[in-house]
Amino acid sequence: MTPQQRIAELTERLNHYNYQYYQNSTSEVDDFTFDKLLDELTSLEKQHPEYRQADSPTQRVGGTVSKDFATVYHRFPMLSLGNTYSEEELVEFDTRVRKGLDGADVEYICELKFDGVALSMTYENGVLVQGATRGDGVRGDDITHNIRTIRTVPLRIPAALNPPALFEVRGEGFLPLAEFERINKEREDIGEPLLANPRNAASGTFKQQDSTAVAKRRLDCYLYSFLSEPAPDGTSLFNTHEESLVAMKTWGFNVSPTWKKCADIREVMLYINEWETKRFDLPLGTDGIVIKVNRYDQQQELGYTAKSPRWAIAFKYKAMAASTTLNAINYQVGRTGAVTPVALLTPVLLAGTVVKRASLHNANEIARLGVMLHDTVFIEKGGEIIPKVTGVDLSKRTGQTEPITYPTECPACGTPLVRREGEAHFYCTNTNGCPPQRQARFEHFIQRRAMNIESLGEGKIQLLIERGLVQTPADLYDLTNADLLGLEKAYPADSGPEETGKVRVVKFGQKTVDNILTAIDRSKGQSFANVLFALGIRYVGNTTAERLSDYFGNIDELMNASLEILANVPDVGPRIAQSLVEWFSEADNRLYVERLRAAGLTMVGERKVVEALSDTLAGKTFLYTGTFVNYSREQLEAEIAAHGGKLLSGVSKKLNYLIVGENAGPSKVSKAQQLGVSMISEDEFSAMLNV
Ligand SMILES: NC(=O)c1ccc[n+]([C@@H]2O[C@H](COP(=O)([O-])OP(=O)(O)OC[C@H]3O[C@@H](n4cnc5c(N)ncnc54)[C@H](O)[C@@H]3O)[C@@H](O)[C@H]2O)c1
Ligand SMILES: [Zn+2]
Repeated sequence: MTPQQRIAELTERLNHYNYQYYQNSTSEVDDFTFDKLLDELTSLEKQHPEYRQADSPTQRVGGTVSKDFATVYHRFPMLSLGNTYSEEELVEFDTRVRKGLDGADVEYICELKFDGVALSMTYENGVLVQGATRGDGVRGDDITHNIRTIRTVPLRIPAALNPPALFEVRGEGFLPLAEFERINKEREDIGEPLLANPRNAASGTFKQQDSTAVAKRRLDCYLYSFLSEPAPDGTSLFNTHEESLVAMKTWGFNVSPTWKKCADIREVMLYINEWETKRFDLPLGTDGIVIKVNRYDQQQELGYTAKSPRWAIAFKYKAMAASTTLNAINYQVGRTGAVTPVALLTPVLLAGTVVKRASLHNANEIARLGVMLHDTVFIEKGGEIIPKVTGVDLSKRTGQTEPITYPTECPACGTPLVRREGEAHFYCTNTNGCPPQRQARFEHFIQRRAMNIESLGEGKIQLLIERGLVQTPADLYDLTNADLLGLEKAYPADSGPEETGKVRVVKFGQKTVDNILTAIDRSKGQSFANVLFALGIRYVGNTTAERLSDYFGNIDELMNASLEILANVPDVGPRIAQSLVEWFSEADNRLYVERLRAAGLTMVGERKVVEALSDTLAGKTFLYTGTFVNYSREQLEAEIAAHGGKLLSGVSKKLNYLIVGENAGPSKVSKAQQLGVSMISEDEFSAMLNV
């Protein structure tokens, strides 16, 4: 292949990866591979500048704007960062910087490189007026309504703190790891495909049209940059990046406390070493360090390339990898019957923890990796908590390896596995008789958001099932004190899904039994939506259960609804409708519902007759104080309710917004200030309804 052809090929390929990454929030290759290809293109273009294409990814920021959102122009371009994986190149960067400054001393600020989505937020007179994505660096998508759902982004900065009249801050919007795991656990529970990693999940979330859905995922944002026009006399508010970080913090922005000022590149190296494994203790994924020249005048002197500042660079850590032996595969059966292969490994140290298991996803992944039993495999820890198998060390393959034969029958109950059209997983269809499915159905049923009987934990359920006291969750309602009192069993170490290394004793003393029986009895007061969720119908999560309850108002109308009617319910598409129809068409399931009804569970809900105007405010809580120009108090309350918001009776941590009018109550305002509750004017409230 000629250099010209290779340049053309790399340009096309990298532009395609960029498109997938920024527009579709998916990664077809890992970042390291992407960066190597980009490096290759950069050096080829250097040797043959005449072949460089007009749309070369070396010259432009990777993203674009999308037609689903209004386009906004950035006051200051939003650039990318040069990056490196090697310490030598970092030293070269330092040399370049000092040369560019005629040998002056340079202080650096080191920050973690947060793995999420770049966001820009503009404030006018202390009020958040615009939030945007980076887009192509010049223009981005206006996602103000989505950014407003981030609780740690202040909607207004109190005037007492004296923010400049007009300024912009930038930061990384991200999905905290715990939130990512929570969402995936929920998705697994109801049989939705899992989100691939926190970065792509955050990117996909910010691109959603419906900010109610966005609000349900608790996104967060770390701020790392401040921009404003210089004053007429040419002076700027701050002299250093450090000063701006401190000021943003005092204005109420979320600035990660992990940054550090370094006197020279040697101190930068120490910072890099310090965070190599410590970063895994942070609440979010990070993929490196960003090193920035501290002084603004020096930044200005160094300037920018078309794509990135010359005064900053990203040092990226290679993904933490280790190699070890794959000893066996454990096939786990989930609540929906999906079979997931888990690699059992010879324990190995990776990023500070001992790893014994790694995820293999599904049969396709095993085939793609070409992995065999007893192979030496590479495992990696990326932005997720559970490491994954990423490849096979073929140089270590011996005559001992054996092909992996994916089971054709359920490892737990022997039922033949099936794979449905378009699905990656194999399923055990013995929904009611398969032990792990049964156990998982109980665990789903007792969840706080279902029947809320959490005093009955995993181990206790296992014992009740083993002793034949319960077969289905409906049997819980027949349990008596005599059935439970004194039950006891010691389980050997490592018998559960978690390897605690401890012997687990499950014991039903009188107090435990009292708690359980009380919780079971109290569960009869859970709402119809909770009951619907507890049934464990595939794809019917909490929100869907609430929509169904609002729409049908009772179990009988729901059970007898046709596919067409179901598919028309707000937020219920054809796939969920199909799943509901299938579930209710099974005699066992109808019997199960009848037993729950007989036990006294709530089978009617409050049908929402009045059509809500929108759900723009769903998940948000409000309180108002003072008087208003455009609303009476009653009108304000009606607006909040009609758009799905909730009115609280006092200022507390649960309050999201205090609407402040004329003659506002000083105690409410100061309490809101103390608790960091956002305060908005009636105009800002009106603006929230019109997004
Ligand atoms: N795997 C793929 O298919 C694929 C495709 C495209 C891009 N990528 C990855 O994305 C990178 C290019 O993306 P990029 O142009 O956004 O560059 P980048 O992500 O390497 O660096 C710039 C970005 O870093 C972020 N950042 C995080 N913490 C920061 C901090 N403390 N200070 C300043 N910025 C911070 C900002 O969002 C900023 O826009 C590539 O190097 C590649 O690894 C991967
Ligand atoms: Zn089974």
